[in-house]
Amino acid sequence: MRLIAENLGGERGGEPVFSGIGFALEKGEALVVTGPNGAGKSTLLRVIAGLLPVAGGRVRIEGGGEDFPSIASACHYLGHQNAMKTVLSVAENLRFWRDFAGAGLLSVEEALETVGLGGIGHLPFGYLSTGQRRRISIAKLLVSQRPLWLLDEPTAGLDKASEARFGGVMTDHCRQGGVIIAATHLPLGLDGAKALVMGETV
Ligand SMILES: Nc1ncnc2c1ncn2[C@@H]1O[C@H](COP(=O)(O)OP(=O)(O)OP(=O)(O)O)[C@@H](O)[C@H]1O
Repeated sequence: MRLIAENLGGERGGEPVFSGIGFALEKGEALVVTGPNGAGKSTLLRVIAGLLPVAGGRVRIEGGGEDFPSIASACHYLGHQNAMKTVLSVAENLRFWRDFAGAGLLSVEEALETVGLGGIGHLPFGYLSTGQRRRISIAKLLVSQRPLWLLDEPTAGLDKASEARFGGVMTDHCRQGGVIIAATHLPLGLDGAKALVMGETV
């Protein structure tokens, strides 16, 4: 699987936010997107995910086979919001996402253990702290079978130990042939990742 962006442009409210973005990511590669507030990092992720229209150029997936013929079928977008129902339990939320996105390598229980939150599957999602909510969203990636992770500030609100644990989770995903694009203001511990600095391209 390969993700290719050529001369990609994005806009917000009819105004250009970025243009001329190009990259090619092979299986197992990661791209870390940085830049000042308002540079267009979130907009870029949403354009790639198909949540916002492409304003110029194109972005596409190649070699995804029958399982992942399009970016929409291959990607898991983790935005600023956690996309969980607060009144459902943690496990119910994760089961929903596993059923929606196709079952990944880990069960709900294994994913909770991986993010260091085994044993809280029965709690309503709304009871959790900010950092715990983010860690459950990371567990959501693990119960889903989606090779392309689009991550918007994935470690916001995480403590140091959780940050380091997530670095390992992302490294494992790449080793298994996954592709990651992550927008961040914080170091992610993704050794060997490609870099894209936004804010100088419009
Ligand atoms: N719905 C919208 N309508 C109009 N303009 C918007 C909208 N959403 C975002 N923008 C503008 O688009 C620009 C890019 O925003 P974006 O959220 O992509 O930046 P960012 O690089 O992710 O910033 P941050 O680091 O603060 O998260 C900003 O100038 C923002 O004000």
